[in-house]
Amino acid sequence: MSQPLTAVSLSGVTKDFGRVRAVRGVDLELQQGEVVAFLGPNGAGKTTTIDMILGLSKPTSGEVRVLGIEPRAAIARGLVAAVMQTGGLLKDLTVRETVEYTRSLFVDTKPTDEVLATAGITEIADRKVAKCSGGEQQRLRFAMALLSDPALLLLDEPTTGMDVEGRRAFWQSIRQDAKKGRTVLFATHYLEEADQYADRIVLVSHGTIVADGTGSQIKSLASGRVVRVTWENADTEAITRLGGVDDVEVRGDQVYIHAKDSDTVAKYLLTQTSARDLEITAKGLEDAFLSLTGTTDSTDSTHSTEGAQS
Ligand SMILES: Nc1ncnc2c1ncn2[C@@H]1O[C@H](COP(=O)(O)OP(=O)(O)OP(=O)(O)O)[C@@H](O)[C@H]1O
Repeated sequence: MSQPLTAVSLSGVTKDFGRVRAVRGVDLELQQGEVVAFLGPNGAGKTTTIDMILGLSKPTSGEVRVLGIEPRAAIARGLVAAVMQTGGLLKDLTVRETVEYTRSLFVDTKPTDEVLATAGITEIADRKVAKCSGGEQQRLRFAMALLSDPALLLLDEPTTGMDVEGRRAFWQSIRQDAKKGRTVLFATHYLEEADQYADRIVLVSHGTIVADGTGSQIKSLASGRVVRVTWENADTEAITRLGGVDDVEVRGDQVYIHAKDSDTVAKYLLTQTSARDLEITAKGLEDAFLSLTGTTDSTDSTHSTEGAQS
């Protein structure tokens, strides 16, 4: 089989807004046909990164390439399309008129009926945009993005406002196109959505990538337990050397050890160290997300996410 082509490449990308560093040295490569979730909390830098891939803004430093060329050149060639959260719709046009109008701006496009069908909005084609629900408007944006049959599709929280059935149909259609080689990068806050629909999850927090792997790799970070002990002058290095330890956090005299094999950790702590008052709790997916994206209140912590790096 031939080597997959690189659809998106970011190297050493940073973006500053005045004194705010929104993106801090991101290196990322997406291969053609991958469906990748860009997962992170509010303000993580997802939209800023997508804007740079779309050529809407330039990195402060580093380089962005789309299918081997400058983002703006890739857009000009109709290779890239996006579904953003807001804007871009004229309320007085019908759904069909909106697609027809957008179509008139391109040289080579898919037929209107085909994109309406793929986006699941054939039945509301004659409805005015103003009368469409938020989820229906998102589907209309999706239909417009499909017109140029883009090699790369960028989606910023695409299913906002869609009901369960709408989401399912939307993702089914995305997955079908990915099989034909389309690369999809979507930003989301939802771990479940990322896990269910992406081949790969890139977890971002405070402008950096904190984990990058398949859903099951990311979930394996969450599959372990947390061992908490009271331990003055903790020797965290020794703990990190034990097998299966993902993360060690120190908060004053409390030490939290995130580990796959909590029995070994507990045995070691109680027999080889002065740690006491030991407690073991199971860690959920949501907890893993929060601890990896640094949205817990741990101020004095060390993180290690090597387990999820691909
Ligand atoms: N035009 C701007 N001027 C100043 N600061 C900005 C600008 N755009 C983004 N930021 C800041 O950059 C950081 C990253 O924002 P960004 O919108 O990329 O995050 P996000 O991950 O997309 O968040 P959300 O999930 O809320 O959409 C935030 O701290 C934000 O306040």
